[in-house]
Amino acid sequence: MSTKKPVLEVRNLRVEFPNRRGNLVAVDDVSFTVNEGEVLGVVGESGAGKSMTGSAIIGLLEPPGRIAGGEVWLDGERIDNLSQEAMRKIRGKRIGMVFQDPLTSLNPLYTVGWQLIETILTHQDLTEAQARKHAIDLLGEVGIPSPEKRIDQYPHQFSGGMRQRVVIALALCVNPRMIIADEPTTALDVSIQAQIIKLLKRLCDEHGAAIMLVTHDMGVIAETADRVAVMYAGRIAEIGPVQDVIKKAKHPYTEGLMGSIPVVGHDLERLTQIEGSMPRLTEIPRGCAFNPRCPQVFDRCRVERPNLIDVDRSSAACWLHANGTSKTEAAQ
Ligand SMILES: Nc1ncnc2c1ncn2[C@@H]1O[C@H](COP(=O)(O)OP(=O)(O)OP(=O)(O)O)[C@@H](O)[C@H]1O
Repeated sequence: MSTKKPVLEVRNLRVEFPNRRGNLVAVDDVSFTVNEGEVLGVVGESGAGKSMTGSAIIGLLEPPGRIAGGEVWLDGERIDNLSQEAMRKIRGKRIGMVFQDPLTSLNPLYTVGWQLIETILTHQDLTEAQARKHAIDLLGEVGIPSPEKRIDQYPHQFSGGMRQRVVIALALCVNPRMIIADEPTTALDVSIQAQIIKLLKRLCDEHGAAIMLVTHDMGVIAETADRVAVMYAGRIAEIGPVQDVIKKAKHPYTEGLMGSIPVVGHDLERLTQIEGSMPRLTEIPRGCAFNPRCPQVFDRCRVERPNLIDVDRSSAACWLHANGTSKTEAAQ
């Protein structure tokens, strides 16, 4: 267990989408911490609420989506209630972002060097020559060959994998405390995926940054994460050290996901051995949202929703562990 300082703390986060019939709850009572130098993997099927959790943290929820409850803290400062302008500064400086499509982060009209140097100069008191040197060093650090030449090229002159490396350099150039990476390797070839993931992890270690890695790929989590949060229908079903979760899942949903651990690049959905599919937000069943698919369901699961309960070093929202300590009870 890490004794390092918490960088990101998410407490009881709730994200809603108001609609004519009421509110759809996309993220429901989600809490977790990511410590210095740590990678927290967030995994789950499509629609589980992974991306909405990430977007809420960085203040980029698309309206009408909104944070309807809970708190987000970065290095001990509450950030969920900041103005858009203040959040923009945090995104530029203290939280770096890496998305699935590198082209969403890169401007096709400018050279990668221009984009890196502009970002560096906005946040650091350097001369242009120093910023250029820093940009070249960073491109080298993320594995771009001949960075002193490639710095003057445009994004379209890079391959997909190389572009994602540039985005990582861009995310790191301001020395952020936190990187939020949402499916950063999904669009890439399998062999490139592993390289990018290893790179992210190494840089996180070296720069002392924390990473929240959103993916539907358990293989990526197994290779990269220190801890993993498994999401189901907007809630955390289980959270714990990655090896514990892989070797001895505490939630029947996680157990289903772990039926076979894929290698990097294989889709979780294809390997899932659980019958049925995740309910839509409009059709979340009473009790535990997983109960209609659960092989170990019993009466209580159909009527009462379980909160996270501590089990060994993990926590699971499952009545099978009803003799453990409920997180909610413990907090009271
Ligand atoms: N504009 C919207 N209005 C209503 N519901 C929405 C809207 N955008 C997203 N949602 C819902 O929010 C839920 C969570 O979506 P989210 O994108 O976070 O899932 P995810 O786990 O990241 O899935 P994926 O792996 O497919 O990205 C989904 O059920 C989705 O349908």
